[in-house]
Amino acid sequence: MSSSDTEVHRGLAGVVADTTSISKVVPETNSLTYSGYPVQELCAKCSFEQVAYLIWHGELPTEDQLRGFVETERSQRELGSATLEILDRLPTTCHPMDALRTAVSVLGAEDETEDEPGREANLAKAQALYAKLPTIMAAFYRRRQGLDRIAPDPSLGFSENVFQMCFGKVPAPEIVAAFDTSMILYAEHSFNASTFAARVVTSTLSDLYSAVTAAIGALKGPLHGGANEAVMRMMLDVGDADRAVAWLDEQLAAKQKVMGFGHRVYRNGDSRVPTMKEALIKVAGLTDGQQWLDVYQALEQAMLDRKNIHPNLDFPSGPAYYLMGFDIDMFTPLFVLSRITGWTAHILEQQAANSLIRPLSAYTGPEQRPVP
Ligand SMILES: CC(=O)SCCNC(=O)CCNC(=O)[C@H](O)C(C)(C)COP(=O)(O)OP(=O)(O)OC[C@H]1O[C@@H](n2cnc3c(N)ncnc32)[C@H](O)[C@@H]1OP(=O)(O)O
Ligand SMILES: O=C([O-])CC(=O)C(=O)O
Repeated sequence: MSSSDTEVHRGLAGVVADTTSISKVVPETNSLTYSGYPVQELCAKCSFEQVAYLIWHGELPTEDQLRGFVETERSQRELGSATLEILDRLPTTCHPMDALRTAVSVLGAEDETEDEPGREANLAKAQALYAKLPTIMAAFYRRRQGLDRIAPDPSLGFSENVFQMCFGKVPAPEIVAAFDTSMILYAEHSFNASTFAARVVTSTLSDLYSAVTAAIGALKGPLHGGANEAVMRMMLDVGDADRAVAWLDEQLAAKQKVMGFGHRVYRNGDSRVPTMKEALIKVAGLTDGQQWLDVYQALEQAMLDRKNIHPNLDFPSGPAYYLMGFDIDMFTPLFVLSRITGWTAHILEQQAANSLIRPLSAYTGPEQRPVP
């Protein structure tokens, strides 16, 4: 679309919409930093809890700060009866992202201080969501399987507790570490579509729950977070590495997008992929997952050969979550458990220096005319 006298930026591509101090994506050097720290180093040296604290506070926690932060998270995991009842009434056929979106809406409706302004009040709401979202996800997951809910275990760390509530057991530490890596890598990525949706809602002075609900809706789509589910469905369809090239050629001939490839900002590969691929390799080694690693390598190479397009983070995350035992439609909800940190940090940043987000459009309809 273009207009004779207006430059149109479709999809806001290349538009710098505001400043942020939360993370920096530099496609030229293929780097991503959270408050200045490279994500690769954060994955090597920190837990997801430490990174969550960093995203909200701009600094890594001291030991005391971390202790307090972790205690708060562990003490807030339980759900109220209204949320549990509503989760129990949802059709089990609905996508788990619908369940998360609905539950966040219920938590907002239940919160009498929903509209309270100020950083402290909103940070507390953000941390409570970070603590409760895994419980919501696991409760819905178990219900769909016809299984009883497993209560959160306050003796377990964030990632261990996700496994415990879903499967009733915590896997090998290497698997938990790979999951933790995925949480760190998924936590924050500047003005991506779901974060921007949260900022748009916040910019009208609406409440944090409404902004998070919008963000969940935006993340669900397969061009964004929904791609990690689409990747695994695609890999199952390919089935065997030997079929990858022929399968890809068919997709490209049919002008189909290949899920888990390409990125709006990165042009030469996603900074997070090597770290997540390493985690996937570890998980595959521990779970008899060589078949999916082979499909991964074959598709990655074929896509480079055919289109020179690199994988994004959803490409290694999809098979990693699959090998960890999660149902495919739980993959984007897992993304939510992490991105709640980035979303809400942006909500707080938007609230602190607000300007209504309202771009212009170039009109292409009929000229003004009288109503007949
Ligand atoms: C965590 C995340 O959200 S990461 C993103 C997850 N999403 C996906 O993996 C979905 C698949 N990827 C895509 O659809 C795209 O790469 C997007 C949406 C992520 C980025 O898209 P944009 O920046 O708008 O680029 P656009 O879609 O215009 O692609 C540019 C060109 O590359 C091609 N291309 C980009 N990605 C892909 C892909 N995955 N498969 C096939 N072709 C692709 C397009 O067809 C287009 O080619 P053309 O110029 O010949 O028409
Ligand atoms: O930045 C984007 O457009 C999408 C993405 O990778 C993310 O949100 O993690």
